[in-house]
Amino acid sequence: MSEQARKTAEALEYLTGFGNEHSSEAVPGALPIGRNSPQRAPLGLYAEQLSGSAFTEPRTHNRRSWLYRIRPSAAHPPFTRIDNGALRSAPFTESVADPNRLRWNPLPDPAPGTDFLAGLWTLGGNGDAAQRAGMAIHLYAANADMTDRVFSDSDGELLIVPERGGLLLHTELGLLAARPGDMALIPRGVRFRVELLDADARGYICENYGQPFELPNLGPIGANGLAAARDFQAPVAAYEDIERPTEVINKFCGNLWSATYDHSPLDVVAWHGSHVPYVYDMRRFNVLGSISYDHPDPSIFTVLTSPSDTPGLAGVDFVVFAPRWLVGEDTFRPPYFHRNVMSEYMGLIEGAYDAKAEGFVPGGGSLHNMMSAHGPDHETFERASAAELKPQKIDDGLAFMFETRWPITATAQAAGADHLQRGYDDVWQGLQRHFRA
Ligand SMILES: O=C(O)Cc1cc(O)ccc1O
Ligand SMILES: [Fe+2]
Repeated sequence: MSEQARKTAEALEYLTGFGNEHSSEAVPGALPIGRNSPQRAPLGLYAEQLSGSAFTEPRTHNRRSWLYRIRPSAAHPPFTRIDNGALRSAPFTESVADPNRLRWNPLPDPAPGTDFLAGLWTLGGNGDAAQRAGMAIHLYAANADMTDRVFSDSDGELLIVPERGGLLLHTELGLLAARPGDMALIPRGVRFRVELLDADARGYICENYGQPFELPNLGPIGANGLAAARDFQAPVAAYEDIERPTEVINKFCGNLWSATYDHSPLDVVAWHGSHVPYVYDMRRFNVLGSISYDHPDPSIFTVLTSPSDTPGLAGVDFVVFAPRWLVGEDTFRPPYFHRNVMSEYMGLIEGAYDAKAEGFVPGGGSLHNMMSAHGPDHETFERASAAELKPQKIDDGLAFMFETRWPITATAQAAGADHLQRGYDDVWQGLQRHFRA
């Protein structure tokens, strides 16, 4: 964490738009015009294509970026296995999937000197990283910058949700700042290192092994609403010209591998393409809801979705519960009691969540797996059943959900954690019978 990092973050410029074909050069003339791979790239740079989709995928799903860099990524010694720390990957076989409702307090504070990568701790997930299907949920807690080391994830893209402290993400394509209230996305394979903007940082990560996240279709909602494409911000090219040993750590099929380059691989002077990192301010989400009666399903709060091969059935959705008005008449307004074929992991960025009076805290999380019965806790049910139904602003919190088509298996460390709340079931105790025939 440095004053310099904070100043840099304040002054960042971005390119805007989701899924765009962007282009950017940190040095004028670095980007070839009219072709990707001239016989000699401008300024003595090396041209390199980074593909996020098969070459042959339809244009709507095709993703690649051309990078113009000081050294080609290929110039590196062999990668060797290093310890995975608290990172785990799918398939999750060390424990069994649990139908119980689970809830955790925040991670304990990490030891001094823990950077973003060392501070990753896997809660659980599903699918199979090597099959490029499913997802993992990681938490991070860090109090040090990543110096002379960068990370890349071959297994999937990383959707990062800061809960405490800002992050300055130095990526191959440039810099992004992500603070609580923002979400950032690092595409599969893009190298990055994390500098902290505050003394410590904490948050959530959805590692998506499947199809890259995209904006949901809007159907009858129309041409506008939910997250606007133009609010997604990609970096402008920025490069490091550092001739110093730099450790490149790669997550590959569930394991961490390391190779030491003799230079910083964040040396991309210009780039163009669609496989790009981005940041999105969740407070810009245009929340839609019922203006007559009933509590709509939370799919209307979908920011991004990773489709599966079945239309409408997401590998994973990223859903945000942002400030909004509730006006439903003759309506039980908080989330209803339900059992869902999809599996729901929820986290809280700030404040409170309208289905839980207490116990669901910022930095904590809950897991309501496939078909598990959940909904308002006892206190919330009693309060909302008796509340006067005047227009009500929910503006004291920001929660989110990773919702996935496959059950989530908690890791052994999550299932046995000291910060797992034993007795979570009790929040639904005391719900009286009111039936009178
Ligand atoms: O369980 C939850 O709190 C998430 C959720 C919210 C909502 O408004 C409706 C359904 C649902 O699963
Ligand atoms: Fe739910």
